[in-house]
Amino acid sequence: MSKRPHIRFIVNPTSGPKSSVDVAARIQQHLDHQKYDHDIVFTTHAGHAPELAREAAEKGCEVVVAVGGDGTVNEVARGLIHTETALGILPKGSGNGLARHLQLPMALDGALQVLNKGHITTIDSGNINGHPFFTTAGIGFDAYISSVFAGNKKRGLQTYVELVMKEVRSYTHLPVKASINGQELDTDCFVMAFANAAQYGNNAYIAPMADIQDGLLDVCLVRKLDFIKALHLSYCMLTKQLANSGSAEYFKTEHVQVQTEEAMMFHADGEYLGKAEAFDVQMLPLSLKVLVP
Ligand SMILES: Nc1ncnc2c1ncn2[C@@H]1O[C@H](COP(=O)(O)OP(=O)(O)OP(=O)(O)O)[C@@H](O)[C@H]1O
Repeated sequence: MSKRPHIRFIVNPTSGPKSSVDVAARIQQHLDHQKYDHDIVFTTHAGHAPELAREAAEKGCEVVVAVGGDGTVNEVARGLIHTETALGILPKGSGNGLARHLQLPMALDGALQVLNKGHITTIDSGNINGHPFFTTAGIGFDAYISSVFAGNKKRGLQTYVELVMKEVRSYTHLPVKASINGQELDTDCFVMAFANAAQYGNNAYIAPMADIQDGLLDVCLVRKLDFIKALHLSYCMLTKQLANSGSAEYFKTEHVQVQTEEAMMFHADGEYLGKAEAFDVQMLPLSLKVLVP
């Protein structure tokens, strides 16, 4: 490698509505080549990006950029936890929760300018049953929606809201026992979300006051709701008012344990991960370097 800092771009060619955009041409045109050397690699399969990111970090690469949605960001960031290599993001998904939380431009050209002119800071990451997450994880209805969304070719906020409204009527609430800061909760659960960032993506704010550098998870518990309350909850999420709506309870903590009678679905950063009866959710404070405006 030359003396210039090196950026590796990891592109998920399958992600998001902008999958036809010629990312390599945009990088060629807008990256500051006086400042950086770079290489571009394309993932060939799910689970490829952590390997490509780790390899770059081991070679001393300064920045590894995830070009994709939150699933790709998750995979790249996983390979960079506790290394000196910073994560950059060129948002190309439909939700882009971490990019939005970090106030990155959604346009590729603007996001490339952040690489040219931005600075490096350090953020927390979370872990649910051994799976890292950077934006949110959750059990219950949000995980159920992730599982349905995964098999759906259509993307975007409208598809998401339509899916939520269709599925909420038939969703069965399950009882959970949770231990948070020594407090024991025994309740029906519609959603228990573990937020590192404030939003799921698409500016849907599940934990509006979440601070990504405070070393704490914001746990958002929605106990039980019917269709009308679900409509209200969706509206409050999109207007950043969920915390004042009375529909959700919040806890700040470093560690949560949850037990369920029946196996419940869970997700990390919107990727459906299957079912479990016990969940161990932890924060890894200031564990990831990121490039921000
Ligand atoms: N080359 C590839 N072929 C198929 N799947 C891939 C490939 N590279 C990465 N993936 C998988 O694609 C998944 C989805 O990626 P990502 O979230 O970035 O895109 P998206 O689903 O279109 O965006 P969004 O979640 O914002 O709608 C990732 O979890 C990753 O495992």
